[in-house]
This record gives sequence, C-alpha cells and structure tokens, in this order.
Amino acid sequence: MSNVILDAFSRWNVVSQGILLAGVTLLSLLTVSAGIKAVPTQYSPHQLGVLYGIYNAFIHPLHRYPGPLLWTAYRFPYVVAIHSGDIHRRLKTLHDKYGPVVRVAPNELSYANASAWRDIYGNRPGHQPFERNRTWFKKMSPDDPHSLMGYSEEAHARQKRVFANSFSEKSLRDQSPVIESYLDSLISQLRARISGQRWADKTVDLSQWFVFLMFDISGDLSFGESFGCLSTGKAHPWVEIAQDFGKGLSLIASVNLYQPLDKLLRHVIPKRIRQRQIAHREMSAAMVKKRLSSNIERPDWVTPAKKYADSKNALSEGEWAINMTIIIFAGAETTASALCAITRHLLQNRGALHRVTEEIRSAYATESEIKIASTGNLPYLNAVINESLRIAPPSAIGVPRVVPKGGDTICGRWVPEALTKSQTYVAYNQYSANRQERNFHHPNSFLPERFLDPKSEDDNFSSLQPFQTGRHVCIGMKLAYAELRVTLARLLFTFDMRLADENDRWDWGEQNTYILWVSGLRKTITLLLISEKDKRPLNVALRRRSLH
Ligand code: HEM
Repeated sequence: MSNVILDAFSRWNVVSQGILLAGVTLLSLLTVSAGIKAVPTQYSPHQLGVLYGIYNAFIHPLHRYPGPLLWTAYRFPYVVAIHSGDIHRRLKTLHDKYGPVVRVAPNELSYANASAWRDIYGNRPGHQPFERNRTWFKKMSPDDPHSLMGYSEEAHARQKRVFANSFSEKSLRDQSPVIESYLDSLISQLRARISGQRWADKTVDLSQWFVFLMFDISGDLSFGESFGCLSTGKAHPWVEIAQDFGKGLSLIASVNLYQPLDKLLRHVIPKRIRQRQIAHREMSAAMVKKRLSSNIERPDWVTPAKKYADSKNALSEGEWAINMTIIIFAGAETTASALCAITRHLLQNRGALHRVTEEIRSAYATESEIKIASTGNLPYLNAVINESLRIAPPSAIGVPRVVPKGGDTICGRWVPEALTKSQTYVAYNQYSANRQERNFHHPNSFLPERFLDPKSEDDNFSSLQPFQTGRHVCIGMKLAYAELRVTLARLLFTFDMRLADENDRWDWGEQNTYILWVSGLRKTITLLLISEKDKRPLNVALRRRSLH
C-alpha cells in the first residue's frame, strides 16, 4: 500500500478516534440526561453528569464491588482502553490492585479467579444461562441471521449441534491429510526462501506465513478451496478484509456501548470501506453457496454439518454463510496468533527451544513421520503450547455475559441485575487472570516446566481455560491443538531457527489487543490504520537443521 494511501488512512484513523471520543462524551451526557428522568430539570447537563457519576460510584447496586472511582462512575475509561488496544494491560493493573473481582464500568465486573469460569460460563443446575451481551456481535440489522457467536442461546444450541460432527475426533482424523498437505506447502515455501545450511541473509516473517497457513486450511475445509495464500505468498482479498475484523469488532463494540452512536458511526465510515464490508459478505455468501450446491462429500467442515442440517432442516442459507465466515475467522486468526506467540516464546528462551527441539528430533527419524496422529504424545511440546496459551492467550479479554434477570451468585457473592435499562455484564479476562500471582507463580515468565511437574500450591491450573468452558467452549479446541502440535513439530524438526535480530525481544503483552491480537499482515491492513503496538512481525532467520 503506498504512502499516500497510508497517510489517508492515518488521517481517517485520527478523525475516527476524534469522532468516537467526542461522540462518546456527548452521548454520555445525553444518556445521563435521559437516564435520570426523576431528577428535577433545574439541573444543567454537567450537573446531571456529576450526579450520574455519584449515583454510579456510591449508590448503584454494584457499588460495593471494588474498582477505580472514574471507572465505576462512568463507562468511558473502559471504552477508551478498548479503543486504544491496551484494555488487557489496564485490566491486569486493576486486578493487581483491587483483587480477583473488579468493577470496570458502572455495570460491569471483571473476574480473574477460577470459580468464575463455572459460575459465568458453565451450566449450573437451577441457574439460568448467562447470555453473551449484545455489544460485541450485534446484528447489523434485525433481519441478519443469528450465529454461533451471537447472543441467542436457542440459535446457538441448534447451530452447535449442526457443526458438532465437523469437529469430532473422527472428522479430525479424516481432515488430517488435508491439513498436513498445507503444512507441506508451508515447509517448501520456507525452504525455497533459505539457502543451504547457512543462516540465510534473507529472513522470513513467520507471523505472516502462519496467517497464510491457517486461512488456507480454513478456506479448504469450509469453501472447498484454499485462498491460495501459501502458493502466492500473498493474502487473498477475503483474508485481507477478514484481518480487519478483529480491530473493527472491538471498535464497533465500544461504540455499541453507547447505543445511538452505532447508527451515527455507520454514516461517518467512508463509502469505499462500507462497500468492502458488503463485498466481503457477498463473497462469503457466494463461496458457501457454491460449496453447498456442489453436493460433493469430502473431508471438511461442511460435509458432516450438511448431512445433519439437511436431515433436520436446521440451518438457513444466511446462517450457513455467517457461520462459515465466523468459523474461519475464529479458527484461523486465533491459531495463527498462538503459533506466532509460541514460536516467539521459544526463540526468546533458548533453553526451552533446545529442549523441545531435542524432544521432536529424537521422536522421529524422518519428516514424513510427523503427522497429526503421531504428535499427540510429546510432553514438552504440549507444555510449551500450554504455557504460551497461558501467558499470551489468543482470546485475551472475555466477551462479557449478561447476569440473568433477578441476579445470581458468582464466586460465592451476589451479583444483582442492573436497575435501569442497562444490564449487568460480567467477564472472565484471561490475560489478567493468567498473569496474577495468586493464580500462577512467576506469572510473567515463560516456564513450560510448570506443566510437567505441577505443584498445586504453586499454580492454579483450573483458572487456565484458553478455550473457555461450558456451552460456548471452543468448537475447534481439538483441531487447534492438533494444528499447533503438528506445525511446530514439522518446523522444529526441519529448521534451525533464531530471531533475525537478537535484540527483538519483548513481552507479548506489550502489543495491543482488540478482541484478538490484531493481524500479522501489517502492510495489508485496509480498514483501520495499524498502530505500532499492534501485533508485530516475527522475523526469523532459518537454516536447514544441522545434523550433529
Ligand atoms: C488456539 C486456538 C483457539 C483458541 C485459543 C480459541 C478460543 C476460543 C474461545 C475462548 C472461545 C469462546 C468465545 C466466547 O464464547 O466468548 C471460542 C469459541 C469458538 N471457537 Fe475457538 N479458539 C481457537 C481455535 C478455534 C478453531 C481452530 C476453530 C474452528 C475452526 C474455532 C472456532 C470457534 C467457534 C465456532 C466458537 C464459538 C463456540 C460457541 O459459542 O459455542 N476456534 N474459541
């Protein structure tokens, strides 16, 4: 993308942030004025604003929960943190200071202790489910279909049944050769980029290649054809636009917290960008339609789901399109991010890199032996993966849930429903929780050994749920572990690796997160300008493994 275009996006980003913050301030005041109808009208808007803050901080049903004054009085500090991408760091600092439960907005509590998993996300007999709130995956129009990521528990249960077989052990076995063939392409592309057994002058950005790998696999398993990213070394336009989703989603969510503003924002988004969003939807719908009408049976996510859906008439055309897009995005972006974080942690920790490489190279005689089925029993590799999922969870902040009508208990303490129209939101925030000393010893250090010789007094493993628990547990968890294991085993077996720049060392959490760690395709971000703290490249020097 040329500098001129980047400049234009830069200006758009500054303008959009300005509009957002101005809008948020204005709407806070409007919401305040509208919300306090009982207050006599002789108060001016700013007096009403102050009264609203005082009510929230000292009288609101959640006022006994600890939190910083400004956050408990107004929603905007939380919104600004989401918008600037440092929400995970801000929440961690708040948990460090206030403990395992923090009030992070007038109507929202953040949790960082293990029993919150069961209470918020689990199925507790005699309790109503906590639905997803409507700010993160709000439908653009009431006619839009529900999806697996939506708030309707009825639609979710039906759709999860449809896709369950696509992610079973048997389906994974059937899909393994497909996944392994894309891994072959990755390895040959990387081989082509290095020279002999010397450290190559030319380094590769593995972060991009992981994105290409994961989107190509997902494209094949959903649309019946890959996006061709690995073969061309470039992102397909569908992938480029999908990469913007992470950032776009959290920005739209922050706007949705101030209801009328979402409509306003739609008008300030440039027409060209709106057209790209529409084009993306249309592209997805066309690709899904083509795949469904082909009626071919192949090892992918569509064949088992279609069999079930057809027999029960369980999925509309619109639901097919939105769910396939969601599954691709939810699976590719998270797994690529996890691969990037794991590889970076290994390259920044030579001891762990050496140990895991030894484990893999002594388990196999040839590269062709490394398959999904043969990588299940590598204890140190598993420990490396789990430790990276702990310290750099791909899903760093939780999509908040709504406390059911009448309120409920969480972690043994009563959480009331909100009194006004707004609901009480609760979320388990993985990044903050996983880096709490009360959950893990040396929480900010990469220590795979903690999984090999676990001592219950040192680490609370039940607080670690990178794939969540309960009804909404990640449908792709087994697949994700399989992809992570086989990809890392192949790479570490085949190549010696080191950081291209040995000084390029930093804590993963320094990067921004929106709903996910945003895009590895830095140069192709099209919708919103990247910040220098957004997910950084992983520049690696590779050479063919030394045989001593
Ligand atoms: C390391 C990789 C992954 C991580 C850490 C991860 C994590 C998660 C988490 C935390 C959720 C719960 C979101 C919520 O309800 O708030 C989730 C849900 C989901 N994930 Fe994953 N995921 C990964 C890979 C995948 C893969 C490979 C797929 C499919 C190809 C996938 C598809 C989904 C879907 C469809 C849901 C919604 C499930 C539901 O609501 O019932 N994910 N994932």
